[in-house]
Amino acid sequence: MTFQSDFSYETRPVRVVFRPGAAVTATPGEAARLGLRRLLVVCGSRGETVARTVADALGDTCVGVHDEARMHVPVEDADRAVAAVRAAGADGCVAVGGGSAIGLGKAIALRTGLPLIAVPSTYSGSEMTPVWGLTERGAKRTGRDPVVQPRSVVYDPRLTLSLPVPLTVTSGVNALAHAVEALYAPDRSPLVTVMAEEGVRAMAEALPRLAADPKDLDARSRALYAAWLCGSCLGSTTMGLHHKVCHVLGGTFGLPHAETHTVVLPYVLAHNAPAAPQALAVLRRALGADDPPRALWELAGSLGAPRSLAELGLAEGDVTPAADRAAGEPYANPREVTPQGVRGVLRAAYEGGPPEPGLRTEGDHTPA
Ligand SMILES: NC(=O)c1ccc[n+]([C@@H]2O[C@H](COP(=O)([O-])OP(=O)(O)OC[C@H]3O[C@@H](n4cnc5c(N)ncnc54)[C@H](O)[C@@H]3O)[C@@H](O)[C@H]2O)c1
Ligand SMILES: O=C(O)CCC(=O)CC(=O)O
Repeated sequence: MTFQSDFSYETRPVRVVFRPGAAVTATPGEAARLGLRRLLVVCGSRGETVARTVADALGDTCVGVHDEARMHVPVEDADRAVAAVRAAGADGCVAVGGGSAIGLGKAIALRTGLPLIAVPSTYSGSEMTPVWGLTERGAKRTGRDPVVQPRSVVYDPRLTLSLPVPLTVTSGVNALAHAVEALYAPDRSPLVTVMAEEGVRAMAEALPRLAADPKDLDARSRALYAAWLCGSCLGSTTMGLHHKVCHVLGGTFGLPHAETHTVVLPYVLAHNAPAAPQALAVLRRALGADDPPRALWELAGSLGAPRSLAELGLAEGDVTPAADRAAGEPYANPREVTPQGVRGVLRAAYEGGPPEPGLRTEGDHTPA
């Protein structure tokens, strides 16, 4: 494979602590390192019990628990969270939970500049990125700002033991999607390629073990390690067609985040494959499969994940509007983004059959 000899790579300051039990044993120390004395703990309503355990460990340095995180960070939720931070006189936040809790912590950081500590409980990878997302009037906006990148990330595999198998699988594929798109991103680099390959290999190995035994702490550790790597890939590169499609389906059509990633990924990869041979070569090695889109489709489906957008509740009549919306904004992708091309991808994802190599579409002249 040709060496990529033209790239730039930026290292952002983030401290990572990885240890079973670290949510309780390491978070207070991370806060102290950052000189924080008045922390607001942010979580979702279903993650409140775990978040309270972390809050208790923080003792007097915790000034409150805000449990209103929801998927895609509606802008009014961000407004309320910022008001809570100001009312409490907080000097920083600790987000405990999945991508939604971390997303709300990032929204606070974006508005206030306050430092964030992340204690992730899913495989979203958000903790390793400077990417924020906010949803307003049915549209999800995303952006990058170093201020939202958590300053410290506390990985505690024990926190993920309670993650139900369906979310384990779909969240794991959300992480895989970060690595897949990083492999063909215009700003990828050799280091990103190494992280993506290792992340895909580790996650693809861990997910079947977790479906068989969700309490396997070693497999939980491996999956969280993979999420770290895949999140780092997302943090260092520009997102392509896959992420854009998922943001439209989540932000405008209300589809669940990780499940949508799981359904869509094989079809976008099949579509982009002819224009991304190097990425495909890495994925073949990492997955040990000749046909990576098909292998991803089989992996998720064999572990019980949903296979079609129809199953996720997308109305058939929304396929074309969603595709046209996703195609309507310019963004980086190895293959030219056209309304016909995206409609072909979404039609296939709506139906949920095996992804066809190259996923050719009407009026499309890319060699398959
Ligand atoms: N900015 C980024 O870099 C980035 C990256 C990936 C995802 N995201 C965002 O993250 C959000 C999705 O995050 P998510 O997929 O982690 O879902 P989530 O945070 O919404 O969690 C999903 C559900 O699982 C529950 N849960 C979380 N951890 C659990 C655990 N260990 N045990 C039992 N239940 C648990 C939550 O309470 C929630 O009900 C979306 O808004 C997405 O846009 C952002
Ligand atoms: O924080 C967000 O909502 C935007 C980034 C994101 O969601 C990455 C993903 O699609 O997994």
